[in-house]
Amino acid sequence: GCLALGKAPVFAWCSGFLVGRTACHSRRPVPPTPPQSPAPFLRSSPLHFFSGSGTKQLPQAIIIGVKKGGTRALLEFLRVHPDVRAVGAEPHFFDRSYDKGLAWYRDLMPRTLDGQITMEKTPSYFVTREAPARISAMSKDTKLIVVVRDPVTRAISDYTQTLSKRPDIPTFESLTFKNRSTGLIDTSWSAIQIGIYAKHLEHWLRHFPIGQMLFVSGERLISDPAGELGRVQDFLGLKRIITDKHFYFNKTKGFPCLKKAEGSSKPHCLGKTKGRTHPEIAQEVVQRLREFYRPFNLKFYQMTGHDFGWD
Ligand SMILES: Nc1ncnc2c1ncn2[C@@H]1O[C@H](COP(=O)(O)OS(=O)(=O)O)[C@@H](OP(=O)(O)O)[C@H]1O
Repeated sequence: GCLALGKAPVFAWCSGFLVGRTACHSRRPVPPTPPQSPAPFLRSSPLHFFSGSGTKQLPQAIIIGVKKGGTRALLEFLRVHPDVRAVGAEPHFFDRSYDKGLAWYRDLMPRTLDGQITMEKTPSYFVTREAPARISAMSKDTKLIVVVRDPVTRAISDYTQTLSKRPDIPTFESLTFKNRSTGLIDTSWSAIQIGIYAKHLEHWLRHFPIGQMLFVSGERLISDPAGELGRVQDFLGLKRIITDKHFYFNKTKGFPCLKKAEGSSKPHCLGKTKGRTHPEIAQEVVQRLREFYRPFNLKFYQMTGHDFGWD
């Protein structure tokens, strides 16, 4: 993912100054983060005033998946909202760094003022067995967002990403099948496994009510970003500030882009690693995969009460 940094807290300093620290509610006690200690040359300069406003909070909402679903686009679009502050890089706390503890995790977060929501995205959480219990232990009120995409194109997208890093890997077809002639699919291949959404969701539903999860259509995030962002803002209890006026369709990129990026006045599309050209996959292989996913997709539609239209 990209390493964009958090918002400059410039717009918010006055309310932070007046309101003071945000209360930390319904969470396990974590020692408070001490105010930022500015570099010596900044002390007593006007910049000092700006640099330390707000406090770091554990995230109230997390984009937990899915890998290649459109998670970066969703987070970049949400950051346009003045009441959303997000970590740029993927923290991977609940899968890779859990032993570092919640204080470490919170220290990664940007400073926020009262009423602002702290967010992060790490798409691998959705398929991490320990993640639901761990996030629930942080706060059972955490709102969870999952960007889902047709599992077949998701698998091809995943493969395309690996291929871009390691051009010598076997073909998509040969990785898909355990046995090409019987058409037996290798469900242990992560590119296939991740797309069995219903199975992964079952684990989350042991720890969270379905109403605390929002499922965003990766396809609609491309065809109607403002519509999906409307649902997300409602879910997060935010005023609908991000609307169709914020987007334009960039024909060269082939994707919706922001007219103005967060903290800038210039148009902004996602980088080259988002929207890669996929290799051509034989139709029979795609068909076999569609068949494979169909029952899991139908189960997923049933569980979420939402037909994503992949079948
Ligand atoms: N607006 C916009 N611009 C560019 N790309 C967009 C956009 N909206 C969604 N997408 C789709 O996002 C896919 C990458 O998903 P993620 O960001 O979740 O990938 S990752 O898991 O963080 O690597 C990426 O997948 P690929 O097309 O396979 O590269 C895109 O299809």
